[in-house]
Amino acid sequence: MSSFVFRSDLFDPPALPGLRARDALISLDAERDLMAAIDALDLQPFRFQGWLGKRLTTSFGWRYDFDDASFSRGTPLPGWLLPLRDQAAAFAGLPAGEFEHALLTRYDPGAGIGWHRDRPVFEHVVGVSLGNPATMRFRRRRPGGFDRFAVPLPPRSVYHLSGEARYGWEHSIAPMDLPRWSITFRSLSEKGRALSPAS
Ligand SMILES: O=C(O)CCC(=O)C(=O)O
Ligand SMILES: [Fe+2]
Repeated sequence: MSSFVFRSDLFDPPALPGLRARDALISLDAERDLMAAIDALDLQPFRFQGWLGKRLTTSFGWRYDFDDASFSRGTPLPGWLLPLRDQAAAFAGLPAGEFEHALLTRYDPGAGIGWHRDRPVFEHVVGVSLGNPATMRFRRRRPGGFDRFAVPLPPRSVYHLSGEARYGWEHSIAPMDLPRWSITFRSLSEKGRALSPAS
């Protein structure tokens, strides 16, 4: 054992405003149950304007359809997701009920997610990672290139995107060799509320 005292701030990654993350939001048992519950769902290849992506998804609460850019009410969040939503909302410091939408994704080997910003119908984005580690990359265009940033997403960790990290930067996850599952809770933005029927 070293007697050297590490100052943790030497090792903390530099901050990206609007990005917060922490490890060990949930237990190994909870992670296993969530991965099994996702696998039991009717996951479909992500569709984008006629293209089929490699990652498999389904959503609850609200559904943004990338094929036709429609936004509509979906199946309510199932009971087994609610404890995780409570934990994710508590991490974000927001009321759980604001997270009306959940996206469940499985990335099989070779699947990733390309550069994007989340749809403007949504506001806060809180994501839980399961199964295997990934790195979420961020980029922001500047004259002559990009500013870049990366945050590790270990299994059972959670991140919250808001403000600058959510609106000012794009994010992506490179395809990996090992499978990963994620559960992303989102609140509706003013725009989403304005579009949402009977809300
Ligand atoms: O898998 C993740 O944690 C991130 C997914 C993502 O960026 C998205 O679905 O918009
Ligand atoms: Fe995203």
